[in-house]
Amino acid sequence: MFILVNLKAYPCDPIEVATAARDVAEASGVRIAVSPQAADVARVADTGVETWAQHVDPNGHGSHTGSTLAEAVAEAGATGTLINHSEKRQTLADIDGAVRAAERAGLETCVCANNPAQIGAAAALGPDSVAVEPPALIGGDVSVATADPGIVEDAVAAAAAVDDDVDVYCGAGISSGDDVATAGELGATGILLASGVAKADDPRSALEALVEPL
Ligand SMILES: O=C[C@H](O)COP(=O)(O)O
Repeated sequence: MFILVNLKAYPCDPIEVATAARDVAEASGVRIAVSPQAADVARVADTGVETWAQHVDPNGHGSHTGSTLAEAVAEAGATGTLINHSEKRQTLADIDGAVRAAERAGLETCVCANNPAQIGAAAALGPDSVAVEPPALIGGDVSVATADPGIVEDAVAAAAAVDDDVDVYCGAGISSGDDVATAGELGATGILLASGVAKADDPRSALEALVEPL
């Protein structure tokens, strides 16, 4: 199981979370990555933790003020990127372009989507993975795997119907090891979570609890 911790724009210490994630990954053998703000990618990557960008734009170098270049986050130390997160929606054409830009930069890609139908469309664009996240459950206390197990199973089926090689992650409201284990039983091979770690009083303990049943 892959655990991808999105720090969003939460006021946490990205280095504290990154260091804890690195240590918990090493101790447990579970793959854990941290996705900080773009401005923090380099110093998070310097901790040695697997580091992902939260977003990249479809454009390459040029007159694109304010864009996040896939090449730039890769140069800063990111090895993967989220695309089309629920809080950073892109047009279909821009999702496609961002996947291509990330590929050119050597970044692993995870395209987020609201529901199984969108998961099928996202999988057709050929990312490494897709992540289903019902927006209403994001940031809440109830895990998607408990509140809506069918959406995870249907997302897994939707992706497989398009491309068996695309991994399926799920996210929203996940905060415990039981949530992670349940998601795995539903067919997800990864977890996308944020508040359960980024807003925790003790991010290290929160991460240890997440991997405990794995
Ligand atoms: O990127 C993470 C997801 O939006 C889930 O966020 P959450 O764990 O706070 O519900």
